[in-house]
Amino acid sequence: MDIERIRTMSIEPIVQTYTFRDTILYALGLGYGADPLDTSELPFVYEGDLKCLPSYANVLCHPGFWAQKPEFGIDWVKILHAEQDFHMHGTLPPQGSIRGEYKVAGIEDKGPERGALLHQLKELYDAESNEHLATVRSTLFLRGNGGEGSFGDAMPAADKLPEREPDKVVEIPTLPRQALIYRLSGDYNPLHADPAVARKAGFEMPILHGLCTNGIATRAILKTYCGDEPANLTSMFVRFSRPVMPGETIRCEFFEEGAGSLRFRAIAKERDTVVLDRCSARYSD
Ligand SMILES: CCCCCCC[C@@H](O)CC(=O)SCCNC(=O)CCNC(=O)[C@H](O)C(C)(C)COP(=O)(O)OP(=O)(O)OC[C@H]1O[C@@H](n2cnc3c(N)ncnc32)[C@H](O)[C@@H]1OP(=O)(O)O
Repeated sequence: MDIERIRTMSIEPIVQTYTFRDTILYALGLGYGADPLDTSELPFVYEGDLKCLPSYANVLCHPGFWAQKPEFGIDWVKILHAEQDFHMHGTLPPQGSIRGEYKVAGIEDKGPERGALLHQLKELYDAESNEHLATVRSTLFLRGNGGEGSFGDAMPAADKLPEREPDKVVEIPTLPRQALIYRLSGDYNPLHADPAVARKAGFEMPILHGLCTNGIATRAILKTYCGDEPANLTSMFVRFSRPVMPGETIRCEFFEEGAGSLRFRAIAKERDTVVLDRCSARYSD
């Protein structure tokens, strides 16, 4: 890959205007609203008194799949989402205009056999008031670009989880068509829709978007620890440790650390495989 081109790349701030339809589509992509009699989920899928999930910060104002452009020399089919972290400074409105300032913070080589981590940083502001709403860090695993060099800042490695039984467990099913709904919120990577691309990437079928699994974990935290109030979830980190297949059940296991601090992991129940690991969140209730 062209490390120097990636290091010096400059992306203009992006203003994204979203309406209640986008906010609802994002929530539907996370499986909200499955039970028509469960009114607790209605505020996320019905425009009466609509609430925007804090994890929508992960999605808003993303510059798109620039890594597909040939001049960067990235083997884009082999890219996997590796880590995601948001810190909220304010609350996302149910609709509005947000300005995002995005940059590649660094590349961390893991060697020719393993690949490289590409670290991204995004700051979100209300486009009108300029209020700083969120800081979002994320990492992509470039499985096809190891041994080609490093630069800049890495995300600090997250600690392992405590070795004990979880305090709470929440299971959320996904649908076989979950990725096809989720992608309409903006991540059109064919890895999640086209079986031929998925096979080239080494998978038997299209896999679920990392940010869909992340949003499902957000759902579980909001319901279990935040009274379904988005403003109460102030930060969240996940590591995507293994892919999720659409249709699997996500089992979230929570370890309470007191004072609004949580560690957690998620397991694809049918395969008993840890798909989110070393995760953490902070909340108020
Ligand atoms: C530009 C804009 C582009 C937009 C792109 C959009 C992208 C999205 O569409 C793509 C997606 O959503 S992909 C779906 C979600 N992600 C996944 O399913 C990935 C799941 N993870 C894996 O499979 C493995 O972790 C895997 C394969 C990633 C690595 O696992 P292993 O090969 O077992 O790793 P291992 O050899 O054990 O470790 C190598 C070193 O890397 C570190 N590491 C491992 N997993 C990591 C992860 N997920 N995040 C960060 N670091 C990770 C290890 O600690 C190790 O480091 P060290 O050598 O320092 O010990």
